[in-house]
Amino acid sequence: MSKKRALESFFTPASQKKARSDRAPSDSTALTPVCQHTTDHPTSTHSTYPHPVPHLPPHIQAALSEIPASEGRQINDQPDLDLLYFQPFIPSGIENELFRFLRKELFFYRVKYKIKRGGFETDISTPRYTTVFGVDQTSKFEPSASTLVDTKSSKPVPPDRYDCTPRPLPQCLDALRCITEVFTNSEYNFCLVNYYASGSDSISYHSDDERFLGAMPSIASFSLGAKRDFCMKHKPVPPGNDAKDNISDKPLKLPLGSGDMVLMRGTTQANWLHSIPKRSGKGTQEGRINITFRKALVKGGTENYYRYNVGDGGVWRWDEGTKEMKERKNGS
Ligand SMILES: O=C(O)CCC(=O)C(=O)O
Ligand SMILES: [Fe+2]
Repeated sequence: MSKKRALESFFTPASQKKARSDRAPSDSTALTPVCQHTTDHPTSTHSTYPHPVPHLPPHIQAALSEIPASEGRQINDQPDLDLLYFQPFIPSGIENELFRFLRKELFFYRVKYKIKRGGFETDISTPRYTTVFGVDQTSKFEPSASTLVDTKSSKPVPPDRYDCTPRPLPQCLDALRCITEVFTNSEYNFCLVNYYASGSDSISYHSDDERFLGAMPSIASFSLGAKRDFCMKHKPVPPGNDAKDNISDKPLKLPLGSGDMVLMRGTTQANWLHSIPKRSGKGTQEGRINITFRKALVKGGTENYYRYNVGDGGVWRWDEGTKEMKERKNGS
């Protein structure tokens, strides 16, 4: 199916649609009923959500039909690097509203965990707010009831399959996932969201190269809100390896603005590291949301993502009065 047709179909009212597989580029193993939601249910709810999440306001949903707002620019002029950079992907004018909507309506976590470093246990506090939705491809959410079922047998997943409790994507994120699938020719079953409250929040150099994502994962990464530098450098190359001569010593720096999207694909994760370093300059102190869509193949991915993005601490929500995240008791 052409992208245009897929999108026309995407924006057709649910009542006029045929089966979902007619309009999506892939089966997409329906995470939630959300792609089929109509306006009669204005929120996404699920037993795992601390509170309902409103659907996208209709004018934001409508503006998504203009996606992508610009042509993607390929960046592949260094060894093993394969990026598609949309500057922007989300139409200007709507991206700020989408940022404020998601910051207000989603729930976040401040995850703490322990790692072993040099034989000692060290406490780590993730230096940003995080949240996650989705489940690996061995399971899927059954559309009407949002019950988790086994992908092959369609039978309910036994309660002991996961240590964590997978959550379906709310409509407001699933709408973006569906469109992103069309324009990146990839499928996604996970959505990770980071909120950087100020320039002091960060993510250090890492690669999303876990085996549960497969050999050459496509990861679509959206920026909303404050502009922040996205730095990339090649993983260390053993001395004597000829590839070293072609790799720049200077990190690649993409100044990600609100509405931009970077698609990292091919051999990128296997060979490159990326980070959002702390910043103190003007314009970097406002909040920033990052959304990544990924596809986890096996159960280990689900356990990993919930452990490091939800954890076992309290729920945080944006407080419009104080203009900061506030820890909520009992989902209030
Ligand atoms: O915030 C960003 O742009 C990058 C986030 C990231 O790399 C991650 O969540 O793995
Ligand atoms: Fe990453």
